[in-house]
Amino acid sequence: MKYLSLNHKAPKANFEEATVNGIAPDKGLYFPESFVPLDKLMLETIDLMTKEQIAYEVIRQFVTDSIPKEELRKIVAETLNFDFPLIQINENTYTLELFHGPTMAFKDVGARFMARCLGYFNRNKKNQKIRVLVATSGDTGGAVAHGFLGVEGVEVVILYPSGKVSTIQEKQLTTLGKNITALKVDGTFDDCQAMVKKAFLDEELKEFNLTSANSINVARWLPQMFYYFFAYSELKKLKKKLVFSVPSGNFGNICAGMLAKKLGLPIEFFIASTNINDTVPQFLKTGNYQAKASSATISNAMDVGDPSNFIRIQALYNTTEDLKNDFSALSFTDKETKKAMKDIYKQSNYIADPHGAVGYLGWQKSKDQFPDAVGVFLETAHPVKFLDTVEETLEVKIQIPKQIKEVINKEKKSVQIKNYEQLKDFLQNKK
Ligand SMILES: Cc1ncc(COP(=O)(O)O)c(C=O)c1O
Ligand SMILES: N[C@@H](CCOP(=O)(O)O)C(=O)O
Repeated sequence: MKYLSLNHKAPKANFEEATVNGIAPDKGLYFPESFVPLDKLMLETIDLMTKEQIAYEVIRQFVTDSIPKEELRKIVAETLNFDFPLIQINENTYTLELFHGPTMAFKDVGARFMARCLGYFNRNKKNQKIRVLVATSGDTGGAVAHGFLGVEGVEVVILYPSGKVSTIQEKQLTTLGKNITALKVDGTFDDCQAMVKKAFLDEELKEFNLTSANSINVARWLPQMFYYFFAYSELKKLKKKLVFSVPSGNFGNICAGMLAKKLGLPIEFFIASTNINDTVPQFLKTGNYQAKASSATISNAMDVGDPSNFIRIQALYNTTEDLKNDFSALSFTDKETKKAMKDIYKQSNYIADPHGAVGYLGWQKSKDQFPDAVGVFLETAHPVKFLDTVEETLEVKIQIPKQIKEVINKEKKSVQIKNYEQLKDFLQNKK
């Protein structure tokens, strides 16, 4: 399979080139040129397959000859060595927990997959160093730091907005050392993301072999398709339609789900549930895409004012009217989010984190339109990552899992930067 640039002014790339470049030379996001729907028999028998078999079948056409089959199977198996439990909340509502990986957020899957692919591409290039630049509003940074820790020939630089990530998220991305450096930026997530994108296109930084580990990179984005297949394989027996409500910020996760539908996965509808950073809900209302400065919320990892992946969602559909047949976007306040956390806890004793609670709200508000469906909201991070908010809202005490205990008392190390020039200086002097 080849990838084209959504700006349509760059040469096509194979999986290895798209992964190593991160973004196309014309600043466009890479996007599969074409894809083949999955075998119907596979979808009919998916409940008999292991999660590794499912993931391999789903991803293989996107990787094709860049990685040999056996190597790809190994990468998939190592990526997925934790659970993805589906929990019933009420009669027609389920949540898929995506937080059982090493950093307790759904980003672990994409980060681990991409780290292994880059490790494979780099293994015979003894003297070549790749620098992975990543912007985070909270979770990507920790997952990428963990996924790439100690990967030969790869250095990781993480940009995060000062004061706008949770205490535990900050620990996860600033305490690992070795080949990981954290830069604390005076600004928002969108400022971090804009700086990272600018660096990729800066001719004077070409010699540093920069790539991205945000969802703009296809190797980080595509494995997020797996979640939707895992949920389907468990819920297939109910013989009901499936609606997903996806807590959304940069819109990579929901876009991966929508690609899964295009591959043949029978999903009825997608709800993008956002906090008050409502660029996409507003676009669907007005037809006008107006990126705006992000506002801080209790679901901080979704504080994104200019979501990178919305352009990929648009690329999957001919018109906005077509898109609206499969997709809606709804925005919720922090007050509504806290109330949802309480409602979920009251009805099922389930402790949802603020991001999952936004997902729940999207389904609650839409479910009457889908009387024959079950709704799945994705639980994208463990509640412990937002300890203060969750304990205060629900008046509960959360057990600290071992993944968090490992970092909680470590010393934070980061370098403060204010603007793009300081980022560039940092990268040039790191040589
Ligand atoms: C916990 C959590 N939920 C939801 C999101 C939003 O996901 P996406 O950016 O793929 O829309 C993120 C970050 O991306 C996150 O860390
Ligand atoms: N919510 C993310 C923001 C970046 O998203 P990505 O999927 O494009 O890496 C975060 O937690 O950092």
